[in-house]
Amino acid sequence: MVVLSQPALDHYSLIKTCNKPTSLFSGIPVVDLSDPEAKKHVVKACEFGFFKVVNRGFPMEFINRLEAEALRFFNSPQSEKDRAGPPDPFGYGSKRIGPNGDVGWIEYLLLNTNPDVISYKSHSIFQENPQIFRSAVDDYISAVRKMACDILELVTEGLGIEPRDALSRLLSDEKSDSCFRLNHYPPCPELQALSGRNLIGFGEHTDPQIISILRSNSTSGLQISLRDGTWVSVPPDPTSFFINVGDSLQVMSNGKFKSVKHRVLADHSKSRVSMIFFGGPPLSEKIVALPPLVGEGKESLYKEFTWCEYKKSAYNSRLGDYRLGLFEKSVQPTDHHLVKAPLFSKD
Ligand SMILES: C=C1C[C@]23C[C@@]1(O)CC[C@H]2[C@@]12CC[C@H](O)[C@@](C)(C(=O)O1)[C@H]2[C@@H]3C(=O)O
Ligand SMILES: O=C(O)CCC(=O)C(=O)O
Ligand SMILES: [Fe+2]
Repeated sequence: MVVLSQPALDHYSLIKTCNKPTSLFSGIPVVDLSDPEAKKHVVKACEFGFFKVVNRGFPMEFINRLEAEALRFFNSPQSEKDRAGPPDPFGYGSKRIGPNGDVGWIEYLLLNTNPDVISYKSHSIFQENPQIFRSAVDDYISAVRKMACDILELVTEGLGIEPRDALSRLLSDEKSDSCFRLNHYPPCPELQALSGRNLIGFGEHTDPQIISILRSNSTSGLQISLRDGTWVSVPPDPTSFFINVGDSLQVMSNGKFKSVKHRVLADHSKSRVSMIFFGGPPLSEKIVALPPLVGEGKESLYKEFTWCEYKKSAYNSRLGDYRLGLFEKSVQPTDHHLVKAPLFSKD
């Protein structure tokens, strides 16, 4: 990745933080997967929309092997990496995110992971790199998909919804449209001269799928937006995983669970490496609220759509767009929606 001069940096999405350094947030829900009460905690955590899971017993060897291979790839000559790009949407990408003009201080590999097509395995990157990279990706993806399914089963159990695979089947299905991303945010030394300003690595967005499982090295940078719009920094934890409720799960929970906006800021001295599994349903799957979450006589908050329709619409949008907006039902002027304004002020 080239080092950018000040004018070049100005060309990028530089954001101001009002000279208020974002504080490390200590309020992120933590779910201990070895706790017999985990299902109850997972439901609460999904209501918040972003949480950390610990004690999964995920082989550290899978993580270390994949991180080492990813770094070996990202540290290889630019011409070699470019042979695995541009992303269409899969493949190697640098600075450009998605097809609609978003940019960031990032390079990445985006791979699809449908269990039936295994098409990422035939991607040129795995032809030109030793077999060890491909097997590191395989091992990691199998284990992380299993974790995503187990978490979704805790969700259905915690909600008292039958069958318990009502959500997890969407990811274990051989047509599951999931994907996997390796992100590399190189350090940006110029940032030191830009006191009070931050460089966007990955712009603010929500993830469109059902669930995302993120693991990063110990470099901070990930931030989430709280309900009041404040951005807070997520303390990195390389031995744990962070879970994002995706837009699709927000819809399937009829708004009970929240798809939280997040972004990544670049660091001036340390590189950040993250690996994210995005668990998505088969393309033909209808994304509708689970009936027990709609409530007797109530309507779901969203129109009916398939994952294929939502995905298409997502890929026509910019990163920061509010994608679910197009699929919300317009508010009906029923009693239920009327704001009960007090007739008299108390003071
Ligand atoms: C700007 C874009 C990049 C993205 C596709 C999109 O048009 C809008 C959603 C973006 C996102 C965010 C979560 C994942 O990183 C991702 C792979 C996804 O499924 O949706 C990316 C897309 C991408 O990088 O291609
Ligand atoms: O790289 C990260 O830490 C998060 C990136 C992200 O949110 C994404 O790829 O969707
Ligand atoms: Fe994301």
